[in-house]
Amino acid sequence: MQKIAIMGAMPEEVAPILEKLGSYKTTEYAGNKYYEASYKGIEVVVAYSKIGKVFSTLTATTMIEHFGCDRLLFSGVAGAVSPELKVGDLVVATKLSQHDLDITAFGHPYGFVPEGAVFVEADKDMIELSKKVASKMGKSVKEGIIATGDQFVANEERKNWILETFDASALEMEGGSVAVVCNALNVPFFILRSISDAADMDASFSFDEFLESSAIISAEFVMNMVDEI
Ligand SMILES: CCCCCCN(CO)Cc1c[nH]c2c(N)ncnc12
Repeated sequence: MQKIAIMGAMPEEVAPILEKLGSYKTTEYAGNKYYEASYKGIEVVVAYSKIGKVFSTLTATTMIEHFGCDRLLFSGVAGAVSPELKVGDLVVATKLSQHDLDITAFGHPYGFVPEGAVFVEADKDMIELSKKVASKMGKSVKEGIIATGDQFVANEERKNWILETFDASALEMEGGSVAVVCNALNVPFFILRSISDAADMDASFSFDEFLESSAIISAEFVMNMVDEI
């Protein structure tokens, strides 16, 4: 019996999903709220982790280990790294890295620690499925690398360094840790982000302005993915 985790980092990112579900059971666990529902005959668990790699690690692990989810989809917003991406554009993660993980003093590459890997690859089947959903919706979706770090990036210099170092299309603060959790627990995962800003000096203003609308764009797409799974 499959059970799908639908995750975000912020209330605004899961609100459109909860609205679509209508009714759900709320469980408080480990400092977070988990919303369970049956959606078109599929068991789903929805939660927002709170911001950053630690909170998202806790929530992803809880959804899998405590609630028994066997698949995880993430919906949220991100800063654009690729210059072609504009506010509202969708990015599907092909693989994810942690741009602030740094033991380069020992000669290791950025984002690497022993017995780890710079990149964690997302589930190929769900990436394929996203192409079908995108064409059904008449939307173009960019597949690309997402770089994750515990910082809201609001300057060109850091953004360009992330582009050069990880060849990232977008950046955010949870996907890379969710990827490590799902990979370690052998749970297929799909990470979708809608652009809210350009990770430049205007990022915080753009984020405030477009969080809600971009979160809705991402949530609509993720729910269409769930319909097809
Ligand atoms: C109140 C502050 C909320 C910040 C949360 C931002 N999320 C984190 O996942 C996505 C995101 C959108 N734009 C970003 C940026 N420029 N840098 C990092 N992360 C992001």
